[in-house]
Amino acid sequence: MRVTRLDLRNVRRFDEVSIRPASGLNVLTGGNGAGKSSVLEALHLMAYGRSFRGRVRDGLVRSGAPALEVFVEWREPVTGSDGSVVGGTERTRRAGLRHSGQDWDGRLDGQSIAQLGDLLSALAVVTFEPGSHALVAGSADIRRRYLDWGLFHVEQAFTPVWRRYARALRQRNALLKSRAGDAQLDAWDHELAQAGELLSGYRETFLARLEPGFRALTGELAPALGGTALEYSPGWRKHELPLADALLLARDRDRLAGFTSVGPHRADWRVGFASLPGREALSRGQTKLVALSALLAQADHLAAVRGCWPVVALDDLASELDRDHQERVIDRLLASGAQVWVTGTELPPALAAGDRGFSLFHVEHGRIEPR
Ligand SMILES: Nc1ncnc2c1ncn2[C@@H]1O[C@H](COP(=O)(O)OP(=O)(O)OP(=O)(O)O)[C@@H](O)[C@H]1O
Repeated sequence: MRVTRLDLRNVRRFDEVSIRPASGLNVLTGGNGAGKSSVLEALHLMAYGRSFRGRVRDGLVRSGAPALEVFVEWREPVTGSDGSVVGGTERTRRAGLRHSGQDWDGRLDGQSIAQLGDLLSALAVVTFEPGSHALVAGSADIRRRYLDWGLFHVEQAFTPVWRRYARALRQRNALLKSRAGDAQLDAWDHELAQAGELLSGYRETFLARLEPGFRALTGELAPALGGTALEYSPGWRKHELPLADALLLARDRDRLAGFTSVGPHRADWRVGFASLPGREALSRGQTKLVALSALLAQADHLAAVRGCWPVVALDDLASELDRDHQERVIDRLLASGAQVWVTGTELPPALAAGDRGFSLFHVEHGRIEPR
């Protein structure tokens, strides 16, 4: 996927700007607070429905404006019904989103959309930014979201199962809070267990598919860590009992607590290291490299399944990675054919020297100028 045009209106400090990126490497430079990250946030918004720095209502809308607007146009290969790329042909796609923080209005390829998910499944963006270390060191919900986002893009049957599970969980929690009787809980336990087993299976298989790529990436970017593995924790003792039994066993405790204590909504995954006891032993830089490896493994997998790379956004790259790692990551991405967006207060050292081609944009005073 290659973005050919990105328009922002009322996004953070921007009144109205438009950028026409190149198909390969795009570098946005500018002083602190110029708005470089905001451009990547707008791109991220179109793929996740939120910024990597929070939800739209957490300050993404320009102060005093009623809503932000983002419009993105991109090229992608034409795929058949089975997802395979059809004879090297490409098509242009367009998506627009107006979001007030409460209400939204979206269009995809000229049509209004009923569900935000329809818009988000169209453009795929993988973002590495200063908060990305949380994928390794942060809370489990960040790691679950990572798996679910990847599955959402590569497995059509996943989203209905995810919705089924979320609905059954809401219902069960409401019944637990109202101290409902066993008969009512039985029905929702059944639904929760069915959807939960499916959901768990999707995630476990997906993580196993990511593992070889992840291991290769950590071997390349952080060889000192030794071999790595991805280990899934389903959210209940899955190797001992089915989810239906785990829910029944937990029922009395859950009634007292007023929420469901077992199931895929409590799942997590972790990285195992051959030469380290665990993630606590990682340096901050190593934590970032492991998180970056997980993000790139996901992008790699998505490219293999969908026939094209997601757009890759690297926010403040030079302050996140040393020069050697910047070079390795950029060279790897350019070799893959991905469109890459990089921001920095200055041209990253890896690009200032060397002969890598890139398009440069300068961000200043609420404007974006090609250089
Ligand atoms: N809701 C808002 N309304 C108006 N201005 C905002 C809003 N939110 C943030 N800003 C301003 O927009 C800019 C956002 O900058 P952004 O984080 O994109 O900058 P940056 O170029 O990435 O900076 P840095 O190099 O410091 O990370 C800042 O100047 C900030 O004060």
